[in-house]
Amino acid sequence: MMYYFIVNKISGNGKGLKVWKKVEKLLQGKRVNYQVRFTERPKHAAEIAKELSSEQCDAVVAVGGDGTVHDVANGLIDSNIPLGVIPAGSGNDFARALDIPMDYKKALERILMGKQRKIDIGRIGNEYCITVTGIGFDGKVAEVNNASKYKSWLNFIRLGDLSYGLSFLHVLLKYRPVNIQLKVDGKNLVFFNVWLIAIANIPNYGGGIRICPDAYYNDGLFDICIVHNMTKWELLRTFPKAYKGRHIFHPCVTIIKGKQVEVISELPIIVQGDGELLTKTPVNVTIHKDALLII
Ligand SMILES: Nc1ncnc2c1ncn2[C@@H]1O[C@H](COP(=O)(O)OP(=O)(O)OP(=O)(O)O)[C@@H](O)[C@H]1O
Repeated sequence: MMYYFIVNKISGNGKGLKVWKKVEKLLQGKRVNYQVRFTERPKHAAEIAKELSSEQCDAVVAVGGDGTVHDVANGLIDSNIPLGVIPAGSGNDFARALDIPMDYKKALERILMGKQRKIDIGRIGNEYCITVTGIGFDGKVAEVNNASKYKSWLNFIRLGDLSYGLSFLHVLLKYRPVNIQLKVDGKNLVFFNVWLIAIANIPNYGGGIRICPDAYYNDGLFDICIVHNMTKWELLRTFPKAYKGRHIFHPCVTIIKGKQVEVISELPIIVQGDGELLTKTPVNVTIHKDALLII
């Protein structure tokens, strides 16, 4: 067996490198065959993974957060090489949803056991998304959060989960809801004053916000959450409930399921996937069943 590790040293504000050093010791102790590459820029992990073939390695392991897993997954599509994850980001929503241990030792043990499962992924244009595609308010929050100074500071004092919440409040002050036309599996729907649309393959994003509590990674469907017609005050009151998925009982929250979602808005609005800024509306998001192997 040959394991190929792709490490984002700066994920989780430097956790990537720390975790990798410990993982490398374990690998050497266990005499596991491995190679390692470090990412040098955004999307570099996808370039590295794309060059690999199944003759060269039996599994690729991403050491980092959701952004790193996103990049590696995009490089592995169509390759048949399984993807392992050792969480080292700030949010680690993908690992949470797939019950991948947060502890590097346990995560590695599980990878070395070699049990594989297939998961669905979302496709937006030429890019694949493994967790949640967010349109509107949360895209803006991702933008502000990625650029924020407090993200690294909060990570440093081990309160990384709070960072998303702070960015949320920051955007809340300025954001204007928009009218949206949705086409879900060919059916037309219109929503007014939409704050956000989350198209989810797994329940959580933003570091544990259970935006679509019933989303499941291999049911061949997206769960789509639309937050519409809510006042700012109501949104603020409802937000904390989303950490437990209890926002879905609010009358201004609609959840639907579907395989293909088209989103059209009056003005172009921002779209994020796996916490990375992807594009602006209009977008077409489709589910690809069992398209990725996870080890
Ligand atoms: N050497 C590098 N320099 C700058 N950015 C990099 C480098 N390598 C990878 N990246 C980018 O860093 C970003 C953040 O990585 P990642 O999402 O894994 O960590 P995180 O943001 O701490 O965790 P999470 O997404 O789970 O909250 C990704 O967009 C990735 O493409």
